[in-house]
Amino acid sequence: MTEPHLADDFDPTASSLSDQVAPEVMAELLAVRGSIDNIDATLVYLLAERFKATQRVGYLKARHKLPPADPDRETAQIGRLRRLAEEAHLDPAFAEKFLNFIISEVIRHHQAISDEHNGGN
Ligand SMILES: C=C(O[C@@H]1C=C(C(=O)O)C=C[C@H]1O)C(=O)O
Repeated sequence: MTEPHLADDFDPTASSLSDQVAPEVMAELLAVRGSIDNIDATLVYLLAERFKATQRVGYLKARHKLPPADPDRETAQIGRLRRLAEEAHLDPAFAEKFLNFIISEVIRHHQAISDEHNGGN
């Protein structure tokens, strides 16, 4: 099966560096970028799954009139991800910033779901 619509207008060779780089360097760059493309696609799918799960949490909280944020859960999860990041040689400060960015968006969604269901919370 061919990949539908997904990357129809994506040019994996797009680069502002083409006229500054020797062909063999460009070939290596494009090979590594192939991996980056796969990783980025995976990130999108992973984030989509995570937001699907957090949306379920949002409806559950709204139904039971619970607040959108759970600070103790956030602290536990951030600590865990910082430790995982260290093990994986990823900057833990970056891991924390990234998770906080996602969590703040989730809380915004939960507040919106709550407003929709209960007229605010
Ligand atoms: C998803 C939840 O809601 C919020 C978002 C969290 C997250 O995205 O990890 C964690 C805690 C909550 O502040 C939850 O309570 O589990």
